[in-house]
Amino acid sequence: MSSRERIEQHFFNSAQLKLSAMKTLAPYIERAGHHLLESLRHRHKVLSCGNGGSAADAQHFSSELVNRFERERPGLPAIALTTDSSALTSIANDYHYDNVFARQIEALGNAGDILLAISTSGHSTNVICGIKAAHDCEMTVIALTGGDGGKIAPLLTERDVEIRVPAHNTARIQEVHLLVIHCLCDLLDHGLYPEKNP
Ligand SMILES: O=C(CO)[C@@H](O)[C@H](O)[C@H](O)[C@H](O)COP(=O)(O)O
Ligand SMILES: [Zn+2]
Repeated sequence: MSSRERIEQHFFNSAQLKLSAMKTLAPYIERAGHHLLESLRHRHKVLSCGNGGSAADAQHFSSELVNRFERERPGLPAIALTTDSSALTSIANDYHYDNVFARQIEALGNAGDILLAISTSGHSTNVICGIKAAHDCEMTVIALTGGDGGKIAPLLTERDVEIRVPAHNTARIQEVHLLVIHCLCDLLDHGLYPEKNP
């Protein structure tokens, strides 16, 4: 396959997955949006975590809450647990890399807060430990996963929401995760500030 064909194949596969997953994922995204609205309306906050590309997604989401997405509105309380290098390195150094998110959740999480946990495989142990810590703090978990949901899927409770992208390629799953994140930001903009600009 030529480079041009490879590029076009990536575009085609990405677009095709987004369209084929739309109807399956929409109800789960809607439910996750309700949880976020409910939590933020009660002055709770959103913590987010993930590794690699999913760490970038966690930060992307929190920056769109703290700063803005598309509407002029007040900043919303969100913290990506992937950004404090002092906390991350000391937790990994003194305890274990598995604890880097859980420890921060123990320190920062309160009942009613939300954890956005992102893992394309559902197998990242630090994300799994983070979900357990969030449950211990009586937080609700919104999990962005892929494949068969990995070890994360069976951990989730009835109150949690799993948005599982029906694909097995990490990059393709990440591309849909970003679309889901933008849908959630849009639901927050419109749900919290419906009277502002259209
Ligand atoms: O961005 C990519 C691949 O597209 C990688 O950095 C990827 O995020 C990393 O390998 C992660 O460690 C994968 O973790 P997970 O999605 O399975 O939880
Ligand atoms: Zn990537």
